[in-house]
Amino acid sequence: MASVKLQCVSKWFARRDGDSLHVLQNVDLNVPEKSITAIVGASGSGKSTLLNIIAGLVQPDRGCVFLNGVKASDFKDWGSMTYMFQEDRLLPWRTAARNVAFGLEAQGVKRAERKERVAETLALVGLDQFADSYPHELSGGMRSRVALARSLVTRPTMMLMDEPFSKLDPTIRSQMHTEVLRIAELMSMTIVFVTHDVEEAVVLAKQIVVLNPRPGRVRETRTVDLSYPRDPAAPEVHEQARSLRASL
Ligand SMILES: Nc1ncnc2c1ncn2[C@@H]1O[C@H](COP(=O)(O)OP(=O)(O)OP(=O)(O)O)[C@@H](O)[C@H]1O
Repeated sequence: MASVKLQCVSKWFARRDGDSLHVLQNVDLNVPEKSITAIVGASGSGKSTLLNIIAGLVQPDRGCVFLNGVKASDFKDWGSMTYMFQEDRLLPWRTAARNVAFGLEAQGVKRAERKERVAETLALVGLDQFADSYPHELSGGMRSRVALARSLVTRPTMMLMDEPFSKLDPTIRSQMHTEVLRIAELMSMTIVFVTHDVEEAVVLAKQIVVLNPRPGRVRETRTVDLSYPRDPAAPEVHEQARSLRASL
């Protein structure tokens, strides 16, 4: 199980001129387990900060964060959460398999088990033939799959993603959407992701949270009641995207 609840979360960042920047104001968020939530909003509206607060990387100044119903300060199971960044952050001197193994090494998982889990996870993302390739030998889409495998190898129940596919071309991005949906279903994962791409939000998310900027506030939380898989070219997806764009 993996759920997130934010109650009345506010955040200020100190500025160099001594002032403070009000980044988030009274943000409420409710992410049910096994659901996919997109956070959208103008640049600077605090989307990444919100994700970092969920991940425990940034502390809110006001309000509460609950993970699986437990207050974040008492939450112990951080290993059940994974974070995918905008850049793939692969280590160039490690093969795909050894990049994927990184988190398991950090957890002290024994070599034989590591090998098995890495092979399983590379197969899950369709890269079993490329275990021994180095990042520079892989295409952008393949690198993105390695990054996804690295996130999945620890068998997380919650995945946070900060524009992870924004650097990919539209065809590959669309393939990654299909992969993420398939794997989220297979692994019963809860996903919260940040995106600038309205179509991406509509194709992937069950719930879309729109932030207003300066300070970031929840302008609207909408539910996308379309069955999966969602065809980006379908009229109902276009309509949802159009209406979301208008709200932004
Ligand atoms: N560690 C920090 N210290 C000071 N200011 C910060 C820090 N992190 C973010 N900010 C500021 O907080 C505001 C919100 O940043 P954030 O990255 O959360 O927005 P965003 O909506 O994700 O933006 P973008 O869409 O451009 O990535 C910005 O004005 C940013 O400069």
